[in-house]
Amino acid sequence: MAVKHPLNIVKMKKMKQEGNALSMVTAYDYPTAQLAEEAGVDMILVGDSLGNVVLGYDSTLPVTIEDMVYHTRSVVRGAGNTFVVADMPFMTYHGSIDETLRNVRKLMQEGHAHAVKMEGGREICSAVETITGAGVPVLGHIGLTPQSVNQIGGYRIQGKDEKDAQRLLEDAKALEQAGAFGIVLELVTEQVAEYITSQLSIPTIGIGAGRGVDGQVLVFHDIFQYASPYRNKKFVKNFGDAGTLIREGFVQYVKEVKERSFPDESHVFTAEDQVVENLYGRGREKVNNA
Ligand SMILES: Nc1nc(=O)c2c([nH]1)NC[C@@H]1CN(c3ccc(C(=O)N[C@@H](CCC(=O)O)C(=O)O)cc3)CN21
Ligand SMILES: CC(C)C(=O)C(=O)O
Ligand SMILES: [Mg+2]
Repeated sequence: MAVKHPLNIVKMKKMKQEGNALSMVTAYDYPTAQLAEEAGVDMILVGDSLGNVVLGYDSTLPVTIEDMVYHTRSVVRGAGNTFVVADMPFMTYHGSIDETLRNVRKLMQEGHAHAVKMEGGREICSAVETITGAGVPVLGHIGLTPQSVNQIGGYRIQGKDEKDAQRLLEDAKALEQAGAFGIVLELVTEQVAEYITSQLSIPTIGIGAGRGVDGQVLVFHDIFQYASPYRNKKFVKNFGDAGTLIREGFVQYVKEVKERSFPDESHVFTAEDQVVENLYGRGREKVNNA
């Protein structure tokens, strides 16, 4: 697949140096990807949050590599000129390095992603080194890592105490060292996220991590209030209300079908008069002959 996206990981680093913010949003399908690209977003994330917002699971854990390939392909078809990152799903990068590489290969060769994202700190750094060594850009993801929700015991803010802040900093540095081109900081206190950002040469992309990071990422369904359980969380800002728009539209559609006000004259196709006459004429004859 030809590389047509205007942004690459070298330019992203330059954007950090020059203080230009990176905008990233999730998309899971062709039409959403098209709209995001038209709007000029820098990067699209095909997040495993698709488990929550598209597939109806209550966490990201059931999402499979096949789900990710399927959705990533459709996103790349819609946004052929945008840098697309695909999430590595739960348990697809913690076994043997062979298995990890097989899953990365699927996202790149079958999903047509330009990069992969992986949750975790120092414990995934040897995999990050191998993957980047194979020519695949890796986006790190620390702070709240939703794939570990059963260990964390909930979707909690990270980096609240000094020990936790130190842990996040060391993880961030290790990921940079391992070759990650950037790091997502999720639900991290603003000051800790800002400090980590200042200690790295690669960009940080925040979600609920405040104003001191190099870029922002949010979930499509959250920012447009599109049937997402997390649309009203503190870290989210709504940029439109697709939920209300679509719900009210559905109600109106049902109403008009029931009361037969849709379709009206403007939606129908009309046959030639002669055709209608003959049709109804013959119909009458048949009835008479019977
Ligand atoms: N639609 C969607 N948006 C997301 O941002 C998102 C997903 N799905 N799925 C995976 C994770 C889960 N995320 C979540 C889920 C819940 C909270 C939450 O309840 N946060 C509390 C703060 C909790 C605390 O005080 O420690 C909040 O009120 O914001 C945060 C992030 C972020 N990710
Ligand atoms: C919330 C973002 C960072 C993510 O990982 C996802 O959408 O799956
Ligand atoms: Mg994710």
